[in-house]
Amino acid sequence: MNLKQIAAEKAVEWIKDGMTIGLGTGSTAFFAIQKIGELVKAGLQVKAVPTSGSTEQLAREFGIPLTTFAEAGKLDITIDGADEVDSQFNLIKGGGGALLREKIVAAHSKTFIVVVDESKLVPTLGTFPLPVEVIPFAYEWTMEEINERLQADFKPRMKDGQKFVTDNGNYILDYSFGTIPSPTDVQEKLNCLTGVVEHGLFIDMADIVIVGRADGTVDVLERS
Ligand SMILES: O=C[C@H](O)[C@H](O)[C@H](O)COP(=O)(O)O
Repeated sequence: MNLKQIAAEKAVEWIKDGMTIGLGTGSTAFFAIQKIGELVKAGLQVKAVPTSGSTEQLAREFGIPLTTFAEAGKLDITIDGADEVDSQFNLIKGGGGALLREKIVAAHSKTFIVVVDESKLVPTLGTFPLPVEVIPFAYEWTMEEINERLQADFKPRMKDGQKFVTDNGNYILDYSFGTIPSPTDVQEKLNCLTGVVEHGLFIDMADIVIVGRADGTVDVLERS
């Protein structure tokens, strides 16, 4: 079986009747959404908040009832993928551009479960470029300020020859660090910059990391 699928389907075991859940975005979260859809068809009662337009569409296709934050309050569980996971459960997310809504949903969840195949586990974050979401207005100035602070190479994210635009109408700059020895340091540098909406560092957010291994087993790692 696909490693992403075994991790994602394991995570779905945490979902119980009556829960409100956050649905992540990406090729790993897909398998969780698909499985939840099957369980809903079989009678599971849940309501979900999607983290992107594409996930909302999938949830509708799979017949998962949707709700809003206003209605739901705090979510019971969110299941989402990641681009990198370090040994402290810190993450880089946003390879698919959904980092802002993903971070909001994860931050308002009692339990945040991250599902990955083992290739996503890294000793230190930073091989995967760090996505930084910026407001399009005067983004050149924002970019200059970020560059001054981060001193790392970056590329504006493109799609079909145009700047990639997120679900929130913003741009993404992908920063290549190679290695991020102190994710909190980078987070602090980015958090107070006007024009930066959000970044893909998810620090101290994941409660459980579920890893699909090449030998077909699944590891459930819980934050101590
Ligand atoms: O913006 C996208 C998300 O952060 C994804 O969860 C992340 O990129 C991992 O995606 P995938 O499971 O497709 O590797």
